[in-house]
Amino acid sequence: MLRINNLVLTVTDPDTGQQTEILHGNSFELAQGEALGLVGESGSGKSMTLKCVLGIEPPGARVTGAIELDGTDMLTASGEALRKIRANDLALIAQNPHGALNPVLPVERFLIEGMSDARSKDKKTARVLAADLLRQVGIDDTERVLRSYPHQLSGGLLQRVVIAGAISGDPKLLLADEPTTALDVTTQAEVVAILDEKRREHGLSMVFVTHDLDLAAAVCDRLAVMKDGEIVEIGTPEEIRDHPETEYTRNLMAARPMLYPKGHPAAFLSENKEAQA
Ligand SMILES: Nc1ncnc2c1ncn2[C@@H]1O[C@H](COP(=O)(O)OP(=O)(O)OP(=O)(O)O)[C@@H](O)[C@H]1O
Repeated sequence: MLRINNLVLTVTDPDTGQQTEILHGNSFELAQGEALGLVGESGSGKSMTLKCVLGIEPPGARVTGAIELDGTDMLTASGEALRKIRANDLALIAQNPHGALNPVLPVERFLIEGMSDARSKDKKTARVLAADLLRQVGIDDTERVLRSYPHQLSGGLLQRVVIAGAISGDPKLLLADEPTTALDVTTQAEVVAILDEKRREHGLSMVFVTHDLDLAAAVCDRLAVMKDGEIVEIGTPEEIRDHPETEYTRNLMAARPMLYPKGHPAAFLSENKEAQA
């Protein structure tokens, strides 16, 4: 459903006019319902890849190659076609959930406006649907949360709201950019589990950007390892874990900042390491 072919991103320094190539001709494909993790060190080009898919690369940047979503090349599509794809088919879950919601509107408005099937409903029905959405992401005190403004909710709760909103719009592709990095480990585990469960339930494809190899392995079918703007290997978490092809990937695995405790959704690699030890 998503096909990226020979993606090159070049940015131009507005002061000096100097051009720098940031992504060096990357290609990958994503099947319907599949989750691909983009993993790599800081600055390796993970977020820029997502930005290219979203069409929000830095001003003055040049993108070449192809980014096809269900056969439509987003690099050559008309403005109207692109607007529709971005509004209907793509949903972004970013690191900071506060950025996704309007700070002066209650959560209720965010959810109702994003719902594909609630816009035509009366206010009461739309509210019932919004409450139902919240229950789907494990939020029980729906009345309080619907009435709350974003600043009144914790990051973890708000990220659940963002996930609920993303799912409700019935997108084809979820783009998750370090969605749990700002959360503490326990909350992170809960939010990752909800994201994983909802994505599978709705059969959505996902590109999951993270520097955390364990986390990516926990929620993705395949991992693409990025280094200095290039994808250096792609494989299933098991393939990457058991047969890393590059020294860089081996170092990434060795340098993981923390090992997750048993039972944490991201304990996949750690548990195996324990088992191998
Ligand atoms: N607005 C920008 N203009 C020019 N270059 C940029 C811009 N933003 C990022 N870069 C450069 O693009 C490269 C890739 O950055 P990117 O943000 O995609 O990395 P990343 O892998 O997502 O890292 P992180 O995990 O730190 O977010 C880096 O060398 C970075 O310096």
